[in-house]
Amino acid sequence: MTTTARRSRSVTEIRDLTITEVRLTPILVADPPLLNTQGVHQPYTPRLIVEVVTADGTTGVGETYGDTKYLELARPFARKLVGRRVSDLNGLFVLADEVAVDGSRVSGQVDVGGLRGVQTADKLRLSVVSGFEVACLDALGKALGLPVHALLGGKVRDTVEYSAYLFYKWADHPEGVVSERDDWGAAMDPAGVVEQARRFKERYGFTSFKLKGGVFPPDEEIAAIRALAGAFPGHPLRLDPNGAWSVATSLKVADALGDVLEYLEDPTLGTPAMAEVAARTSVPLATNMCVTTFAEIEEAFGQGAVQVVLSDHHYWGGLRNTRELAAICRTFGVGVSMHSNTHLGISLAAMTHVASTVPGLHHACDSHYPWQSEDVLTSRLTFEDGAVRVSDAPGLGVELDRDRLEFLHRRWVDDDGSLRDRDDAAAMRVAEPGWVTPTVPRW
Ligand SMILES: O=C([O-])C(=O)C[C@H](O)[C@@H](O)C(=O)[O-]
Ligand SMILES: [Mg+2]
Repeated sequence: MTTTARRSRSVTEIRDLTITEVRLTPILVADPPLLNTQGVHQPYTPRLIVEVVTADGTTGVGETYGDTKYLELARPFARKLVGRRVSDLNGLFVLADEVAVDGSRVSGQVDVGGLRGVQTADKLRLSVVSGFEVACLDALGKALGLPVHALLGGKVRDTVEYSAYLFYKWADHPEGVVSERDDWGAAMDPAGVVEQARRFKERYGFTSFKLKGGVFPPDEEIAAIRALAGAFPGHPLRLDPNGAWSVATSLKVADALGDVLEYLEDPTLGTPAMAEVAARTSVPLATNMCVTTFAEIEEAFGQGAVQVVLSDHHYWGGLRNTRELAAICRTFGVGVSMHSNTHLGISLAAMTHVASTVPGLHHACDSHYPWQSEDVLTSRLTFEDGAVRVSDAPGLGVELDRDRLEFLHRRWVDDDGSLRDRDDAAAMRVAEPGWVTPTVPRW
């Protein structure tokens, strides 16, 4: 027997990858007052940290949304996982189907409030599964001595490029609201947006910029993008109003900014309206709202409604599903990049691993990470020249900081329930008591 054969036999013999324990830790992490068309980010946002522990003592970590409806699903799912092997990744989806979703939690409609597209029971399940899939991959990688990207077939690039995620922003959360201070200052006009972009570039080296729009009337946001184009000539620019505009307004913005936009992201809501815009402009349209499930692909691609799909391993059901999505996009000549909600380093590591394995990733990925001053890792991931280096360490290549996890969990425990479900409109009402979630199209 060769040495290699002896070594690999001994790995399977020694390693017992049966899951013996699953730990779920909901946390609240600090979030700055970032504005979007719904309102403003709350001072703390919920996330769920998932740990799977195997019989041989290996621990894998994952991260997903931490709102109550996700927790309610994650708990029974975690119980079902015990006794299975971390390598049984396909089985996760079978298992997920066995976990009932409370029908009142999903509408089946495009969920404007959530900024994340349609809300279905399946999508809710997939968002939960994603945290467990990443934790299983992390454990499997650690047990085998392989990085997660190797478990996905291997990286095709050594670094993954990210874009600066610019937001209109207040300097602080409203007076009287308990929050952590940040040093970004306010950005409420074109000059403020350019200044924010400058700092993103200085601190992280980002060279492409995305502005979260749908906050001010379109003319003001056009002016902000023009100001960015003036300050950073030749840099890819994107504008994303989360579906806040009518078809006519979308076309007007596309016309005004066509020469400087890399793409326009979800200018209007729903596939038919996106298709109408796409048919009448040459500006590429990207989405993380009208194509967020496999079921939505056929209609959107058939109608030519989108040219770039912004994948998100959280709501597509994990890293392997993200690769399947990328393969479908490739088949239809549709570009692929990555969407991001507020997330921590575990998810950034997961995003980076999967992105490193996707051929033809032509656009820098989104990431909220620079906005997160808090993390659950012993050492934060870093951006160099706007990119994250792909780790070759076993698993995700990250280490949980138990004290930080406990601290952020304590904040969740101590919360009276008002911050456990993200609600940007509620946060806005603190400053503007009459605020209601705007109906769309808003402009
Ligand atoms: O469309 C997007 O890119 C997002 O929905 C990302 C985030 O949800 C962003 O809008 C936010 O957090 O305000
Ligand atoms: Mg978007």
